[in-house]
Amino acid sequence: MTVNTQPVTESPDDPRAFGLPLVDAHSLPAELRTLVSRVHDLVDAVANTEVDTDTLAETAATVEGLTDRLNVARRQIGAMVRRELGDGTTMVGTITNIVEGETNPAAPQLFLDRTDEGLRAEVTLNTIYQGPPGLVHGGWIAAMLDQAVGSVSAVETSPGLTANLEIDYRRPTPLFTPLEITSWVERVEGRKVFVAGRIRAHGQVTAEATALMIRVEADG
Ligand SMILES: CCCCCCCCCCCCCCCC(=O)SCCNC(=O)CCNC(=O)[C@H](O)C(C)(C)COP(=O)(O)OP(=O)(O)OC[C@H]1O[C@@H](n2cnc3c(N)ncnc32)[C@H](O)[C@@H]1OP(=O)(O)O
Repeated sequence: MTVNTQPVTESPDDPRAFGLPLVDAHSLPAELRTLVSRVHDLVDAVANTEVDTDTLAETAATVEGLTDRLNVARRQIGAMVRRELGDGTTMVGTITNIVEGETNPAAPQLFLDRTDEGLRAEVTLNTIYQGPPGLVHGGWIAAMLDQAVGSVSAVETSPGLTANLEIDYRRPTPLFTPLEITSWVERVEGRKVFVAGRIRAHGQVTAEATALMIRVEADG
């Protein structure tokens, strides 16, 4: 499935303009959120377990059965979710987004919220996101910053795609440590939105990003 970067209606902020289904975050069942959280914990357990082979085989069979049970009804690829931010405005994203998707057990649930400067989130990562020992994977750092700058561009202007992303890794980014992620718009030139973001641990900058987002709306 591909998404046409040219919207088909005059409302490019609404994913339905791109033919994508949209649900409100608050309408997702609590049971689904609980399942996502349990499976997130399961992924961490699988990644780190040293149980015996009988237990491994038994668990694999159980999980296979559960997977078959869930696959009888699947969402459309590209399904979007709309979530309300602290200031009452809304933000949309794909519901399975790897960084913040509500239904994605692999996502660390990075919930960005609005500040006077742009967006901000706090997240603590476990070994699922490990690169070097005890540290966050560099590609994952880029993914989180891409999300943060993409979202701030979407919220402050309109949705777009990342054309260019540059990361400076200033210090190692630790696991099991609250990370503060911030992003803001630096300037807008027609469809081009120049954005920046930062990750801090213990108040110290560990990574910085600058990026160019291209808005996918028809007007410039
Ligand atoms: C469909 C959405 C539905 C609703 C959705 C809502 C989602 C809301 C949440 C968002 C949060 C997502 C956060 C994760 C963000 C990703 O993960 S996005 C995924 C990764 N990015 C991609 O896959 C993009 C791939 N690239 C492309 O599709 C195309 O290159 C682009 C970016 C759409 C631009 O193509 P284009 O529209 O044909 O634009 P083009 O005329 O080439 O360039 C426009 C201008 O930008 C400049 N430019 C283009 N590329 C570059 C570059 N790499 N370096 C410097 N300048 C450049 C050009 O020189 C040109 O400048 P001017 O001549 O106007 O001065």
